[in-house]
Amino acid sequence: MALHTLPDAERTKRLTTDELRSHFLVDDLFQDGAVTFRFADLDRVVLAGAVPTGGSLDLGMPDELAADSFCERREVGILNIGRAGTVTVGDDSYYLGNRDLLYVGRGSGAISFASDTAGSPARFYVVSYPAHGAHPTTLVRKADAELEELGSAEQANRRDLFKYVRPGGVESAQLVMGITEIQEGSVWNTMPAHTHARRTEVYLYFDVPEGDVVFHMMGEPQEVRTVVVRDGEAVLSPGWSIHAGAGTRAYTFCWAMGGENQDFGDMQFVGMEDIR
Ligand SMILES: O=C(O)C(=O)C[C@H](O)C(=O)CO
Ligand SMILES: [Zn+2]
Repeated sequence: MALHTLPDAERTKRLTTDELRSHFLVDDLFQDGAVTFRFADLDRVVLAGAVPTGGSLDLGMPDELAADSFCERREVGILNIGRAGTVTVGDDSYYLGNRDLLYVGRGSGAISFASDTAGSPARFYVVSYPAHGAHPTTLVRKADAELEELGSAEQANRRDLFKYVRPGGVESAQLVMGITEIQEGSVWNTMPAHTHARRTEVYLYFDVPEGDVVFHMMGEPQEVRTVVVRDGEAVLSPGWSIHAGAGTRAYTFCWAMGGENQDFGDMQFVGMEDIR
């Protein structure tokens, strides 16, 4: 499993484009017919992509976790960003359409993935954090996620946030997870930008059309750097880093957070007069 060790804010100021990308960008999660793991020293997040193009795929148990089963000490969010498919947890199977999410609680059984149609596969995005408590495994359909509408056409940042795993909704030990859909004609996410002193975040960009890119902005608010991101690529965001982006057209992304609290509103806004 590839381990992403992240530089601190001071070192990040001096990175070349390739160095910045190798530390903060995860660009190879979704590989046909495979489960691909990436491990980061960012609140101990484990990411995986599972694309079942033949038979079903087992999540398995990476040696790095030194556990008997994946969920022995962990909880998992699984978002389907592809066509319909099934996730099996222990003896129970859950059918996930596009943009449905399965929360899997600590202590759950083995996880496996299957596509409805191998030729048009499901693409399962897996985010896992350590869990010091157990919460029930729950399927959240996109239609049942809490919707928050943000932005305006004038600011080219009209977007819909769908909150799937959150306090008061599907409860978890530390994971908070959802998606943001940028509306047609808008391009910006999370601008004005913010940081989270008490949490870290992972952004996975998807449904970015071929030939288009998102300019993801990261770094300390006065030291902004850009990482060019394409479809199915994720960016790791430490607590000192903003996380925002502008696409060459509308796109969607999944945000997932772990850390000291689950308070969605616990963020430090960066004034437009202060960002540089
Ligand atoms: O577009 C946005 O704004 C977001 O999606 C913000 C993310 O949800 C986020 O950064 C949550 O902390
Ligand atoms: Zn954030």
